[in-house]
Amino acid sequence: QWDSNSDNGEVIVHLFEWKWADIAAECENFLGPKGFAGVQTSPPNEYVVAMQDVVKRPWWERYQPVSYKIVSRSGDENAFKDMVQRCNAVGVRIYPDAVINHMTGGWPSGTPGVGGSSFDSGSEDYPGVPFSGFDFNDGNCNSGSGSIENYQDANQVRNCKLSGLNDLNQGTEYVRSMIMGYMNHLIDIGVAGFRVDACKHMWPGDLDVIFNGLNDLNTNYFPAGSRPMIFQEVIDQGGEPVTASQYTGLGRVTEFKYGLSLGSAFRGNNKLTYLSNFGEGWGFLPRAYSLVFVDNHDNQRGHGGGGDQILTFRTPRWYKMATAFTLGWPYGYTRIMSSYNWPQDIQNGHDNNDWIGPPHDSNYNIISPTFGADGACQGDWVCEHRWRQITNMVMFRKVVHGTDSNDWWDNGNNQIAFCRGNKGFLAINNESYDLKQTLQTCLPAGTYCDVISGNVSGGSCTGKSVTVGSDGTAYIEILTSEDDGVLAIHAQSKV
Ligand SMILES: O=C(NCCCOc1c(-c2ccc(O)c(O)c2)oc2cc(O)cc(O)c2c1=O)[C@@H]1CCCN1C(=O)/C=C/c1ccc(O)c(O)c1
Ligand SMILES: [Ca+2]
Repeated sequence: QWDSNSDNGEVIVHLFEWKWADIAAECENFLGPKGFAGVQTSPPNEYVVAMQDVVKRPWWERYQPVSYKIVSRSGDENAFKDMVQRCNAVGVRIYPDAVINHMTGGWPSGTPGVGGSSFDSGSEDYPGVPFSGFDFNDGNCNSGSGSIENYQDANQVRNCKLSGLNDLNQGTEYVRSMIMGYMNHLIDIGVAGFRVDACKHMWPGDLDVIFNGLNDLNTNYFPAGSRPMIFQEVIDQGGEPVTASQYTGLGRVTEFKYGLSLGSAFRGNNKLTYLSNFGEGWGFLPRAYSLVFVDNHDNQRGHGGGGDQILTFRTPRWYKMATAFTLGWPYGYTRIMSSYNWPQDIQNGHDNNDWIGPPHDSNYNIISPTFGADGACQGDWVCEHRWRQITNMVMFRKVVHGTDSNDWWDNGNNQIAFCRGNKGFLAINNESYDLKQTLQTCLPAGTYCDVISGNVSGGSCTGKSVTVGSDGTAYIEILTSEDDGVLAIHAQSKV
């Protein structure tokens, strides 16, 4: 269903490839206090150990299940349980990534699962579940190769192999029962819902049965009768028979058009003034059903949807502006990507290193993030969620929750500003010249700290401050010489 089961704001952070013990600590040390609603985790189930000559332990090995045992490079079931308990205790919900469309692709016999389970991809035998040849879609796929060849054929998209991965038949009682058993096991541990991978490749009718077969949430953490929040990955940029709106009746759906359009605007390929009706007015899903993000684990690598328009941590100034807009703007349930860095090797517009997995030691064990004195992550962990400009906008979104946008202003081009009720005000300058305007901030008179350029600390502002008059207006400056082209003040940044 569509509600997050979290009352700690409305921003989820995708701690991509983080270990369970590190997420537990992050909930207690950072996410709870900073107002994050929840964490999307990497898939907790067992997957293939992908070791080839060049491609070693790629991030996408976690999207080739071998069993539904809770064991992975992020930790075992006990570590997962500990994380769920500790995060729930500080109001931060857990949403695991459920990979239920398929099992592995073709691997040499003897290739192990990360938890030691054996399997045979050729005969579609997965004793760790167990699944056998009867549980796959081969008989239902009408393409020559058995893989999806034509995305214009909705049957192929659902019944054939996605890039060669053995395609489960969710139409049978047995497959449904194994999938529901796995997801109910996680619900009983205490998760608040799921990100469901590759929903585009499963029939809505089958997903409806599966999601309705899920238990209510664990009453140790949630009110009786609470339903798991579902957000479905459906990559829909238009032009295909399978559309996101076919899935909105089952739960929230990822709105891929959002990040694509926003990236294009902030890169200067569209005017920010057009963002005044960003959302349904642009043909996006109704806000009650949409899950929005600037980038995700797949398209930040240049494929999976959005290509070169997508903004990522590699374009930090635009990324912070687009994220500030996203967290300030009332449309959609918002998700922040938290990434790791990898050495890109762009050849002919394609990154040959787009497979590289998380920071690891010589035994391919994932290494834990470490934090500098300023709270930033060190080494190859990027931790966008810890960037002050992003962290503070998470609290902004929590403070303005329940208000709509009002008092939109723009200069006709790339300077915009808007209020959220009488609780918050955001201004953006994406011009090559300064913004110097007296604007309606809708806030009560007083002095407010700009939460982009600094924090509220001991009753004063470490960054810029704004003085709001009795008529709600204030003189707003965003100079091109400043680090960030954004200014944001809200009811709780008043001094
Ligand atoms: O070149 C690749 N894949 C073919 C092009 C991308 O197609 C994939 C899509 C995909 C792409 C575009 C679409 O419009 C679409 O409907 C599906 O979704 C996946 C979902 C999975 O759980 C596992 C996968 O291997 C894929 C996948 O290969 C590389 C090598 C294998 C994994 N992979 C990848 O690139 C892996 C990508 C990947 C993995 C997990 C995801 O959740 C995801 O969205 C993409
Ligand atoms: Ca399928």
